[in-house]
Amino acid sequence: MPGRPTAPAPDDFVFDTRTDLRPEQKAEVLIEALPWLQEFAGALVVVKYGGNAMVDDTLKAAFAQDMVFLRQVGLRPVVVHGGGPQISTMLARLGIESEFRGGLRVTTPEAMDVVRMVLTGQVSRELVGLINAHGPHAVGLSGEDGGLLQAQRRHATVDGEPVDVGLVGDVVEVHPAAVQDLLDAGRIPVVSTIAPDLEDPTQVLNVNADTAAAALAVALGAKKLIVLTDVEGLYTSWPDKDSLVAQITRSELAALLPSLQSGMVPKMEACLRAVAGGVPAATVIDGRVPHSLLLEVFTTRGNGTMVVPDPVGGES
Ligand SMILES: Nc1ncnc2c1ncn2[C@@H]1O[C@H](COP(=O)(O)OP(=O)(O)O)[C@@H](O)[C@H]1O
Ligand SMILES: CC(=O)N[C@@H](CCC(=O)OP(=O)(O)O)C(=O)O
Repeated sequence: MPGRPTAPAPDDFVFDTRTDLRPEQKAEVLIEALPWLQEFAGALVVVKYGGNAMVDDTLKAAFAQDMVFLRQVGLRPVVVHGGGPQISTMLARLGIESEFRGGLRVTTPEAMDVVRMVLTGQVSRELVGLINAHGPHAVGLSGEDGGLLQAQRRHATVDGEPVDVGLVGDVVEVHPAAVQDLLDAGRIPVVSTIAPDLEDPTQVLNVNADTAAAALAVALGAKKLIVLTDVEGLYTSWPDKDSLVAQITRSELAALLPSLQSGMVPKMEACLRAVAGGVPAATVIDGRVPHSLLLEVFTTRGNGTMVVPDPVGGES
């Protein structure tokens, strides 16, 4: 049990200097969570943690706390992590050239070895360790484990044209039994997005983590896909700060998609894919704000950009 401070004198109740909240305001915050705790009781949520949101140790530790919090209050979180900047750092250290086209890394066989090593051997290990500082909850696995993911080579699209990006795959099959087993055992699965090539199972492919998170969310019948990144949400007219959108429908996003740039392309494609595949909502939130995930799930206002299905009777 966490220790409680000694009982304060009555005057000390006026203000809590740690939060600047009065006791009644603190109670209000807690009670605001009640309908959301009820709404999400037992719900499976897929949380994609982008490499750009792994800014510092404090933020990473806060993310781990949030995962344990979700599990503790009865949700079933599945973490899908990225690690783009971490891969780029390692490639640079090894003197291997690396570039992105249409938001996807051009992946040579040499780079693929590094992608696999960094995602499964570095980023996954660190997140599993941080979550398990709270108890033996997290288990790391990659798309190769238990036949979880199967991918097929894909192109990137640049200015409407297909561009070869090497050993990059798109998820074409998900066999979620391994993740389901872990959830049933009360664990928090932490998934690295490497997947065997369907056409050549001896070859592994580099799968963008947003894409993999969406495919997993659909296959697992998730109630929500939450994507943590390093921006407040989707800007319809990037970088115009006034163009941040709180909510966007599937058709509105499909129309906007061709105008998006860089990392936002696979991210918003992923949200679209999740919602089109039956996930009721996919949200992009700012992972640089500590505990933004708790605010998203347990407060009425939420934050970031939420992609929702078209209204009934609208376009599909
Ligand atoms: N329309 C847009 N709205 C928001 N961010 C955008 C947009 N277009 C480009 N970006 C850029 O995309 C970045 C997020 O993608 P990315 O760097 O791949 O993140 P992650 O590592 O979390 O997957 C943002 O930091 C921002 O610089
Ligand atoms: C094909 C492709 O681009 N794969 C990504 C995989 C990691 C990832 O997606 O990481 P973030 O979520 O941090 O961007 C890459 O090599 O960077």
